[in-house]
Amino acid sequence: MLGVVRLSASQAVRASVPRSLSTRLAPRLVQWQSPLTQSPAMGRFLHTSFPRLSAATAEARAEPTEDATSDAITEFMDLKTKGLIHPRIVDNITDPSRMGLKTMTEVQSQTLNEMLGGLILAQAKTGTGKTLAFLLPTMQNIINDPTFKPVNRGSRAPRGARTTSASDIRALIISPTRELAEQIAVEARRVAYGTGLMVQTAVGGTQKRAGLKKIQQEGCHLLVGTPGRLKDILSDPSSGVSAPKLNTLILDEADRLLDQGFWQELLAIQDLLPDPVKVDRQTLMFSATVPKEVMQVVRRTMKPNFNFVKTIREDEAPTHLRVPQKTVILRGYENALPAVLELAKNYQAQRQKDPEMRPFKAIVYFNATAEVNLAAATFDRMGTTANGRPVPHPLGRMQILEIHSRLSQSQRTVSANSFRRATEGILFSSDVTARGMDFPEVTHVIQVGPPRDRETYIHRLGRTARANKTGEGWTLLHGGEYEGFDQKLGDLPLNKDSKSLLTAAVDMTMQPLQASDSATETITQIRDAMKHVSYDIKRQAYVGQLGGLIASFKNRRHAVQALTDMVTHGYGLPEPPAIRASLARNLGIDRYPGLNLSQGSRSSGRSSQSSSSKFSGRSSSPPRRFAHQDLADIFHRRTRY
Ligand SMILES: Nc1ncnc2c1ncn2[C@@H]1O[C@H](COP(=O)(O)OP(=O)(O)OP(=O)(O)O)[C@@H](O)[C@H]1O
Repeated sequence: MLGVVRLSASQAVRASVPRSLSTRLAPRLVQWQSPLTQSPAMGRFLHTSFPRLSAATAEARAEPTEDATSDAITEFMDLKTKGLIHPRIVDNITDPSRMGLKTMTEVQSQTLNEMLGGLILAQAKTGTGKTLAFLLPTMQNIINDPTFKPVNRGSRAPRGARTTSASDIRALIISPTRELAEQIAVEARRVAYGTGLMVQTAVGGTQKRAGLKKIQQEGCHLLVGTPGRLKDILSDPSSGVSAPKLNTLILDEADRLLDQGFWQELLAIQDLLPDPVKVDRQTLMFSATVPKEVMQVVRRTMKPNFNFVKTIREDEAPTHLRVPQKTVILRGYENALPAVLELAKNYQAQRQKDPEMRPFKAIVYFNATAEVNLAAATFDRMGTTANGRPVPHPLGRMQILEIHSRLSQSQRTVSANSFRRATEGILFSSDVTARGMDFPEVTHVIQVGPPRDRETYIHRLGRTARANKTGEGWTLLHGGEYEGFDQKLGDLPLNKDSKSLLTAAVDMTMQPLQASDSATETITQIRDAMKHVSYDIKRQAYVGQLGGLIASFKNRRHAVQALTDMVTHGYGLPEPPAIRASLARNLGIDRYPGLNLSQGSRSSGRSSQSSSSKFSGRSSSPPRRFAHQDLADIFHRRTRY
């Protein structure tokens, strides 16, 4: 069984789109029923946000049936020859010098049909072209609208005809992250090129005034943005940006947008949009993951002809089952970076023997932003001496990049673009890139520590093996975290691997190391680089991991010990950075040995006086006294990427 899951027999095909499209693209349909359960908060959101969807609904209950058509259109070019999609859009997609695509993916073909009947939710594997799946029909709907006025950028066009206005927005695409919003806008502009359809962005972290000016000057038909900035711009009466003719609202990574962090903004945006009872609108939600709770809410609040397009066939393995995945148990957290380095070196060595292999291009995910920063700094420092002189890097000319919320938006954009272009590289990342980001040719996704939930694991893994390419997934865990990890993800095809990475099992608390020459060399390379990483980065990485590690270990005493080993035998500090006793009490760890507790509102800075490197006696950068921000650091991983 596969397919489009339909919850109603009724299907209102929109008048603006040729009916033939609906029939020619019709996929196999399955009617479906499942028990409705309560989820009041999310239900309220959808109910308030999308009143026309709230007539949910006994009609949605039907016995499963199948209905197949074999003449579905699958080639982009046929959309042009049959006059279904604007010829310029099809040319942009198929032209080898532009996007160069030929055959539609399943989600694209199905969405084209189903959107016409009021599709609300589409689920398809990561990397299967969902972006184009929602852009194509959205743009065609805009173009089909008789009131649509294309922007004429030609130099001979009369001045008045060259722009549309900032209040002409027909479609709004909301994305949970800035990078994803930018990526969608880039793809939208490529698809719309030459059609006169104006695409604009409203993305947090960029200059609001400059962005606004661009929208005001050039006008806008399709606005892509992040929830906060969209709310900001749409609620500013002086901006002139509005959407009285909005006909399409798209939530990309819908399950993430519908989780609690974004509710306030989504509700506020909803209030700024026209009443969907008066201005007919489609609401589309796309994601590779649709957790039960989201499905229940959508189902409970949908309109009668709600459709659920699910292109994950039961006889076909989704990406997260198809990609080979290995779990490596680390002897301690201090082993994590040596293991990442060894993995990269091993791959490079294999590639020397087999030049057919693609260059190593990996994303390494951590749960705390400060860990990302520490890992990137360490790998970066392997390419320089203590006084900053370049030396050969153990990984050669590989690009080392980082991306997370502590960077400015322009730094984040540079990192994302550099990694997109890199042939060989490592991107150390927080979950800011976990969803939707389309970096070409990623060979490895490495997750250090357990991801916060199953969806996060699947989306992170989905950064590799995209568009039918191959890839591999690795998860590096401390033994104390394995039980919780296994409970969350045990049903996925994760193979424990205790052989590939020698450094993972080395007891780094021993002096001297008892390890093979190659493992000793790799650990030493990390330790040497670590000596040049500032104390402050190490302190933040330690504090940033406290809350998360304590939550993911079954035994808190073991978690404290693991962190102590990590800072002393991995970071090379003589003792853990100080934390306030009150903080330790709040975390329920104050009675365990290994912590460096300070009293009062400011820490004693005991570590400050003794921060010389344990490995060499050489000092990391001078520490600063600190007492502030510990809680913020700890919860950073939960509140921001
Ligand atoms: N019909 C197609 N044929 C070949 N490649 C395609 C096709 N459609 C899209 N692609 C390419 O597939 C890649 C993944 O597309 P996209 O980013 O839209 O995937 P996605 O399903 O949104 O993934 P995610 O679930 O991670 O958000 C892109 O590089 C895109 O250009």
